[in-house]
Amino acid sequence: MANTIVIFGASGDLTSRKLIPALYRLFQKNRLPEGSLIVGVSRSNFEHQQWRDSLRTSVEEFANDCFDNETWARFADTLYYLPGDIKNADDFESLAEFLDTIEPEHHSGRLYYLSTMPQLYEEAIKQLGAAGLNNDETGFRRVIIEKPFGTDLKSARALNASIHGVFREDQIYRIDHYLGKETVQNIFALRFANLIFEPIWNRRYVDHVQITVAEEVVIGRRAGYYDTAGILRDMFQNHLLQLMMITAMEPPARYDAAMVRDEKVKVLHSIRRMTGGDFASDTVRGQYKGYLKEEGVPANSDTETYAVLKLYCDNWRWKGVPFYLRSGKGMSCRTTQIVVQFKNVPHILFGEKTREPVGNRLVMQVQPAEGIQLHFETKVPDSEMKTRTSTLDFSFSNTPGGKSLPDSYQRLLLDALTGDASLFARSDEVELAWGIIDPILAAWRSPAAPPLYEYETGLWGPPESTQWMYKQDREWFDVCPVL
Ligand SMILES: NC(=O)C1=CN([C@@H]2O[C@H](COP(=O)(O)OP(=O)(O)OC[C@H]3O[C@@H](n4cnc5c(N)ncnc54)[C@H](OP(=O)(O)O)[C@@H]3O)[C@@H](O)[C@H]2O)C=CC1
Ligand SMILES: O=C1O[C@H](COP(=O)(O)O)[C@@H](O)[C@H](O)[C@H]1O
Repeated sequence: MANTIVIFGASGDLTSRKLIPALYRLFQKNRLPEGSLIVGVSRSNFEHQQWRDSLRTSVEEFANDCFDNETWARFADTLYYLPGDIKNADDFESLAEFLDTIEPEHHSGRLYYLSTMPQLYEEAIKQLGAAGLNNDETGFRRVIIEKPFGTDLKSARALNASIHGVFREDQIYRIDHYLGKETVQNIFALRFANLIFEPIWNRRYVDHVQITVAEEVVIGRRAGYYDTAGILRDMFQNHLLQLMMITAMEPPARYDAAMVRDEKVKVLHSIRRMTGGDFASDTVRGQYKGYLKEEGVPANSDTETYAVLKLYCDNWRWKGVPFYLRSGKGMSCRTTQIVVQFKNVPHILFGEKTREPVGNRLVMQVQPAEGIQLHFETKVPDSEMKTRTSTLDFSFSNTPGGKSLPDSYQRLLLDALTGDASLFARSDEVELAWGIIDPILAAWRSPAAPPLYEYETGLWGPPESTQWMYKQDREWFDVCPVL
């Protein structure tokens, strides 16, 4: 049955670059329920047609591989725009009336997307409640909330409390676009649709895990946001911890929102909180050279653009296995990858005694080279028993239908419309994640903060980070994917 998607922040960047192109693609694939409507709300004074025209340009640019005039014309007919200020109660009354006039009688529900500044989330929720727009007697009423969800544990708790005053938890969809990435979901398939990996997915066989989200880009014109956030808030509290949860979680009994999130939350509970000397020994901080010259960055800023956290899960499966979480801007290339490094064989039979096998390693490439590689030792042909590392390589682009993987927002919008919250963060998940990050942020802002290393852009972060790994007899998997 038809439904309505109301986007607050209709004139903004996310709406034009991601949300509308994703909705257009879903529409083109006939995945949106027949008769669905999209209503944009923001303060800018557009007419419906002006908004449609501005979005056409975005869709031509951001869905250029599938744009066609005929589909666009049909899609554009579903788009409406209503000028409105989130701070103005009357505008929510007008919205309620407007929705009643455009929606057909048998309408299944409404999805509100808060694609606006985080400072406005609470106000928007409050106003939705005051106008009765949360009332789900005649159809579902759900709300998608963009990141960042709070700036620390205290603010995240306050935000949760105020949203819960208006919407039930099952109506709330906190987005983390990494969970919408097809290759992140493929980790579930790899782990839980196969028998061969699970038996060795534990402390007996795994030496350590590296989770890297490297970005080639620098902060661009986002100093206003970025300099107050820094990389721990921007990337670790959400995306990196999500990747860690999916890698470390136990198999859920069923693949549904409650069970998947229960298992993820158990991982967060088991992550050892850093204290005392851990902040110096188990973290690395960096800032790229030139950051202080970026427009809008204070000359003395000590905001991190690179970080490493060494985390442990204190549970039976993972006790003693370090999870290295690393992210940086201005890195050598764009790559998101999870490397599960297995232990060495207990006794070396082949090759030079000094050369330990680099060992067995599973590399899950999340982006942009979406695929999985298994590294293992094979005999060097026509040698005495010498070995070298070979690779079994699976790439999504080589599989039927794998050429163009859907963008995260397609998947997440569709899931929210169908009421599947498995790939959205629950309130306890968000709060627990802040509970892990907050003490590190506090230590990094204290007089005893570990050093902030400068690094050249275009490399793999500070050289000190490489040395830090060597001291642990380990090595970063610094490999740019071949596209
Ligand atoms: N852009 C991106 O790639 C990503 C964005 N996000 C998150 O998504 C959210 C939106 O980001 P982005 O689109 O970049 O932000 P923009 O600054 O581009 O857009 C903000 C939107 O909010 C509207 N707005 C501002 N004040 C009000 C108000 N009082 N009442 C109604 N509307 C208002 C603005 O329109 P107007 O001025 O016309 O009112 C505009 O449409 C943020 O929370 C961001 O953190 C998350 C991941 C990626
Ligand atoms: O949430 C964010 O993610 C992007 C990286 O997302 P990706 O899908 O391109 O990997 C990051 O650049 C941005 O700083 C952060 O806010």
